[in-house]
Amino acid sequence: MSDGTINCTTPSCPVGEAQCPIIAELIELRELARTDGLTELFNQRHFRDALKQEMERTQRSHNPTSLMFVDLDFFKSVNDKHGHEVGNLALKHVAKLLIDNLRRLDIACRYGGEEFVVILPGTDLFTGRYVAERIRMRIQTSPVQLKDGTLNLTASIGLDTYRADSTASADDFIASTDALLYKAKQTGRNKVVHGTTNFDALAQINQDEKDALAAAFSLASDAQQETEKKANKEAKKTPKK
Ligand SMILES: Nc1nc2c(ncn2[C@@H]2O[C@H](COP(=O)(O)OP(=O)(O)OP(=O)(O)O)[C@@H](O)[C@H]2O)c(=O)[nH]1
Repeated sequence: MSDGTINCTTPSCPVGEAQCPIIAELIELRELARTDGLTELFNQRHFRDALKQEMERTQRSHNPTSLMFVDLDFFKSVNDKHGHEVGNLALKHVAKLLIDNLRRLDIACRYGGEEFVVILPGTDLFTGRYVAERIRMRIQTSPVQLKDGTLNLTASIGLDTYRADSTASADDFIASTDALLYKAKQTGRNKVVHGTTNFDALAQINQDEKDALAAAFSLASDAQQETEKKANKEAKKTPKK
């Protein structure tokens, strides 16, 4: 079983490989061991294995791997104000947004608590920024539907890219991306902070793609300004004590 496959070839197996209940149970257990029970995303254990695998792939193929840390802002106050059940609902909601807004080959995981990680195979920093900005915007503009209203969420995102010329270990890559998330938290939240731009990456996409990305960034920044304007208006309306 060392290569991950389960064989049931012993003659004593009464039901045969296809319907063996023990095999079915083993497969289910293996699935459970790498899945987060609440959100059904992959868990941290699977994340670490998958990240190492993608970094090895980068070394072989020279295709970069990007990594995003996505952490919900002020989540403690969601639990405090609405209760743990609503907090759980919000976590499931964000997990679904991640799945709905990523490619099938991207690997979305719950890292722990209100923190998610996404591995973006074959993705350079420039494209990673676009994906991260799209995820940030989706979270901001998709409130959780509650019985008695809606709940708005925002997230801070750290983004970094591993390239074939990098000597970082998986732990280094995780630490550098987490540090960028920390910077996003420290500098205002609801934003993407990324590693150093690799301008070579720009050569990998054509002008149409560059224009589409530029338009998406400008849209994101317009939406951000609009939200800030609304928040300022609300703040002005609230009488000072
Ligand atoms: N409902 C729910 N809450 C959780 C779960 N795991 C962690 N939390 C809560 O997430 C909150 C995280 O709080 P903090 O680490 O203070 O972070 P924060 O309030 O999001 O603040 P910033 O990250 O600095 O914006 C805590 O209140 C945890 O109890 C969970 O599985 N379900």
